[in-house]
This record gives sequence, C-alpha cells and structure tokens, in this order.
Amino acid sequence: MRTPLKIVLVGMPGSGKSTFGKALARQLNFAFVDLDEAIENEESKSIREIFEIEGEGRFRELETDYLEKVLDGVEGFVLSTGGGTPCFNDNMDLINEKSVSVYLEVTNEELLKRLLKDQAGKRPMFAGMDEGEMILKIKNLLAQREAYYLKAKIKLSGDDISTELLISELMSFFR
Ligand SMILES: Nc1ncnc2c1ncn2[C@@H]1O[C@H](COP(=O)(O)OP(=O)(O)OP(=O)(O)O)[C@@H](O)[C@H]1O
Ligand SMILES: O=C(O)C1=C[C@@H](O)[C@@H](O)[C@H](O)C1
Ligand SMILES: [Mg+2]
Repeated sequence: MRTPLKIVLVGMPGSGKSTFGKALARQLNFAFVDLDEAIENEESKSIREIFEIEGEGRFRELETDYLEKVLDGVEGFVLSTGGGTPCFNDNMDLINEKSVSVYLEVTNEELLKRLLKDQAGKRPMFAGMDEGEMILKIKNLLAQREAYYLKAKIKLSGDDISTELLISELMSFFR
C-alpha cells in the first residue's frame, strides 16, 4: 500500500490556513480537518470558552492530543492547524515527522486587514484589542513563532496564495 499523503498547514492567525485548507482538500479530493473545529466539536465548547474557563494551558494540552490523533490516521488528509499549534510541546517536530508541512507566510498588513474583518471575539488571542494593540500583538507573535513556522518543509509567501501553486510545489518536493 502507498503511504498516504498528509498535508499540514501552519502559519499566523488569519494567514488563511482554514480557508486555503478547505479549498485544497476539495481540489485534491482529500479529507479536510480543521484542528480548531475538531477540538470545538469534540469538546462541545468554543475555543474562546476553553480559554476562558479552563485556561490556555488546558487548550494547548487538548491541541497536542488532537494533533497526535489526526496525524496517526491511516488515510491522507489536509489539516489546518491553529495559529499557535506548531509552537507548543514538540508539535512542529511531530508534524514534520508525519506529514508534509506547509507554512503560509502572509504580510503583517494583510493579517491585520483580515483579522479586523473577522467577527470580534472569534480569536481569544486578540480579544478586546484595538487596531494599534493588534498590530503590536501580530508583531510579537510573529517574533516568537516564526522560527517554528520556518521549520515547515514548504513555504508559500504572498497575500494571495493559490492552491495551484501549492500543488506544483508538492510535485517538486516529491520529485
Ligand atoms: N487569500 C485570501 N485573501 C483574502 N482574505 C482571505 C484569504 N484567505 C483567507 N482570508 C480571510 O481571512 C480571514 C482569516 O482566514 P482563516 O480563518 O482561513 O485564517 P486561519 O489561518 O485559519 O486563522 P486561525 O489561525 O485564527 O485559525 C477570513 O475572514 C478569511 O475569509
Ligand atoms: O494563535 C493562536 O495561538 C491561536 C489561534 C487559533 O487558531 C486558535 O487555535 C486559538 O485561538 C489560539
Ligand atoms: Mg483557522
């Protein structure tokens, strides 16, 4: 039996992992998993509730548990991680051991635009912040996280990354 292809998307909050992942899975006819959504469904709580009631530490434990479960699946898939997933526990090493990881690198200006557009309160990391505070938070998060994201096997940069570009990068990767 051929080894199933497991594609894991990583990147900053708002970089488009969920949106892009869904489109990529549809195009490849692969199963799609969004780690944040999987946690919310299984725990019957929103990410915001888990942060507020049980704290970020508990969320990071759950995140690693669900990540391991998905990565150990026998079928191929596209997995969109949460923005912080690669940066806690040994998650990024685990991702690289078991999948082809892809970093979606988007400019801070575009991240801000997208996060401002999204429903307030959807992302606990940015809860209650004004635009100036969000810019600082994006810069700080990227400074802490970029080294983890850069461990990905493939990096795609730009504010309008297409699924066709990733498919062509995947073909080069396996060539
Ligand atoms: N290529 C794109 N161009 C413009 N807007 C986009 C693009 N991709 C995603 N968006 C928009 O940006 C916002 C964030 O996208 P998305 O939720 O997919 O990001 P994410 O990386 O999954 O974030 P998180 O880490 O918080 O889960 C959404 O409103 C989405 O519609
Ligand atoms: O950047 C982060 O740390 C997070 C991003 C989201 O995808 C969620 O996983 C959660 O809100 C934490
Ligand atoms: Mg997402």
